[in-house]
Amino acid sequence: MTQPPKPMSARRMALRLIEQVLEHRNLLSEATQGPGWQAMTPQDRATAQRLALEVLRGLERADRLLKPHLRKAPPVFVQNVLRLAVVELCMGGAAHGVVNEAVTLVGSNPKTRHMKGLVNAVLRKLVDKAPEEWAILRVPRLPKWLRGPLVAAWGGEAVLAMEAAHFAGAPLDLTAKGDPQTLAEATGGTVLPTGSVRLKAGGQVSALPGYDAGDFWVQDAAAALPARLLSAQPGEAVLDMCAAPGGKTMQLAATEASVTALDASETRMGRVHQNLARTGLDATIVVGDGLEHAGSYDAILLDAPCSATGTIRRHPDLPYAREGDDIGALIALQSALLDHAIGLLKPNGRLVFCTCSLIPDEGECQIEEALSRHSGLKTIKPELSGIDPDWITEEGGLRLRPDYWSEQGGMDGFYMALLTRV
Ligand SMILES: C[S@@+](CC[C@H](N)C(=O)[O-])C[C@H]1O[C@@H](n2cnc3c(N)ncnc32)[C@H](O)[C@@H]1O
Repeated sequence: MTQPPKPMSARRMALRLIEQVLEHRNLLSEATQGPGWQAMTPQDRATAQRLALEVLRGLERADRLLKPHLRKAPPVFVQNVLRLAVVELCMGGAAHGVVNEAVTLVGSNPKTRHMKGLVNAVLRKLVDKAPEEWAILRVPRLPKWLRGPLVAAWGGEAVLAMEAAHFAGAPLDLTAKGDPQTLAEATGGTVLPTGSVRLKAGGQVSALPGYDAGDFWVQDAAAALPARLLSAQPGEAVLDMCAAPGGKTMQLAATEASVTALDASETRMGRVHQNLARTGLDATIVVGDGLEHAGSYDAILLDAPCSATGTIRRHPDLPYAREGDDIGALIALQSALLDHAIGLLKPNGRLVFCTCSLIPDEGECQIEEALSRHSGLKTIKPELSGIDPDWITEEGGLRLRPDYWSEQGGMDGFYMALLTRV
């Protein structure tokens, strides 16, 4: 009988993930699929993911530290081994272990074995000074395809603040099924002004008290606001039009509204099933195209597919894996879904349109244009506890940015607007 292949080590997997993102333009969520990933222990998977995230967040700094020591760019695998080692050294990794691991990794690949000496020499030069130099290098910048439009929209200073928030990463936010204060006490978190529970340390979510009982779900504080803005009432007919993986469906279902959760992706809908089962919440699940959905609803949540540029704190792979060439098609889909959703509203019904994007074309502009396309459509001023009045936009929406709440650990970038048709 042939033995199954030995699971990959966490560092080797981290290198594979980094290469998938930088060379093959896959998102980490796409790269962490397949038998190799599944064969690893949960602990090794978590380590590999953490290392890959740290390297992608600090890539610019790692490259700046390495540049003076490399006369020409080494092969991709060697370059990524060096990047990983530099990031580990600068995050406080023990020098001896980090350098040995890097040399072993390069030595175990027949194509790069001859570069063991180079890797050893470069890292030995960096061991002492790199952590100090790392700390004074500039905050890594976004790639041009995204930086340009963001500077045009928000100004250079705001973009620098966003980049600092991206580099800082994100805490773990939970939405409580019941009372947030009780959940905060059970998990050692704090209740944020908007009602989410924030935990400083990450760690294994499924090991937190109340996970199996379905007392909470992971959801960024900003992502929790669209469903709060819709304020579904018990017994109302509510449509969650782009529902998967279901964070907002669970919020809506917890209000005892009668919720229909719709999504075009059958695979992603599997996550909605699992989430509802764990939390003991109820919704009617429909797999289908929102543009073809028929019905009549008191309230609709349209969390439209978008560039996801508001989530870079958690997904530093995104600016490298994407180049913005799909944004035009996303904008067209968002406005088509918005027009269709407006047609599914009962008279005086409510609709929340939202996207986790920092690009105004996917937010403010969508609402401005919808208001001019549909007579009788108007925005309702967002009234939510914990939001700053300065975040309310001219057309009556709510703009959230990663650099807001910086002392409390930030929030994802989001845009949302509450609409009604009179
Ligand atoms: C931003 S995600 C939704 C996140 C979700 N609301 C949550 O809070 O967990 C956007 C979703 O839109 C879905 N989608 C894309 N095109 C769609 C369409 N034409 N009709 C319905 N769903 C669509 C995608 O499959 C994806 O799950």
